[in-house]
Amino acid sequence: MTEGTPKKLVELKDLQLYFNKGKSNEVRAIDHVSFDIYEGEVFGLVGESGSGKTTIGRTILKLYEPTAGDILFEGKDVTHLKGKRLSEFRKNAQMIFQDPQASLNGRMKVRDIIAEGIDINKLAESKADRNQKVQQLLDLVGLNKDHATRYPHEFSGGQRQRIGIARALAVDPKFIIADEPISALDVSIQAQVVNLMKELQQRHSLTYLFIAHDLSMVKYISDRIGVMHWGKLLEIGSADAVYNHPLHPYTKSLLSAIPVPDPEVEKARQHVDYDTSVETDGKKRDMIEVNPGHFVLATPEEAATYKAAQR
Ligand SMILES: Nc1ncnc2c1ncn2[C@@H]1O[C@H](COP(=O)(O)OP(=O)(O)OP(=O)(O)O)[C@@H](O)[C@H]1O
Repeated sequence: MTEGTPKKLVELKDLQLYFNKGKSNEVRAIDHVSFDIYEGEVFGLVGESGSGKTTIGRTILKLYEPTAGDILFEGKDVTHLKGKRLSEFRKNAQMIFQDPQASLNGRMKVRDIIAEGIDINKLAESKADRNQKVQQLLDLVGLNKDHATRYPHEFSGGQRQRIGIARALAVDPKFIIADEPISALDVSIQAQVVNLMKELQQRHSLTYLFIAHDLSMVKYISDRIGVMHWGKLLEIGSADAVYNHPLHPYTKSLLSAIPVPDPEVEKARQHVDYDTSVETDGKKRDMIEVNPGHFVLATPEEAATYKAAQR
């Protein structure tokens, strides 16, 4: 993260997204969520499947219209952008998807997949310029120029994700939402892709929203972490604070589920059960700053108890 006073790049203000609002099958996928993402940081968003992480990413990118609340990008309200302004915003905010197999058009050559954003935004002056830009992008993500004329199926999962990263970078964005970018990959190559993403983030002063359910990888790449459950943000803090000194019982439960590579420690590992009553008893809860920069969704009494129990 850059030195000095951090500047907010993305701000979510009391965001709500309810699917099938008012119907019997209503889902509160985003339920009054507020947080900021600072310029140059990696913000990790974790939580089990169905907690609302993807919906947050898609709502920021304006793929869903929020039910209520505001989204600011570089201080400007982008909640209801349309037309040309929306296209400009989408150039600055790109997405890397979970499954590179599904997100790359199998009938297109790698060159054309990567150049899609270049073409839409008319960023190349000529065909030669377009080809050169594609080659630079391939080089940037550790692929070579011969790959430009091949098709996605000719690549391994890790290489395909590199193509996805090159495609996102092609329009020179400021902000990238990476939605579970490594969970479809072999464990042996997950670290390579995360390392590449980290290196690119630093080299190009990018800001990431890194979505995952695996807290261990998120801890490694993130500056700060937000923990989600049932559409609510339960805890937010530095990666170190959330990982090593968690406050919310849900975060503790999530952490206790991470396998430890040491067989002795793994044998002794105890799973912490989560009592959901701290979300369902109808009490009013707010985000309370328990330690500087470390917030938890709690009543004042719970916040005091969580603080006392902190390791
Ligand atoms: N298009 C939709 N219509 C109705 N409900 C939806 C839709 N998309 C998501 N949901 C519901 O919204 C909730 C949040 O889903 P979301 O995909 O955001 O969670 P997630 O944390 O990203 O999960 P995963 O890790 O499985 O992707 C879930 O209950 C899901 O079933």
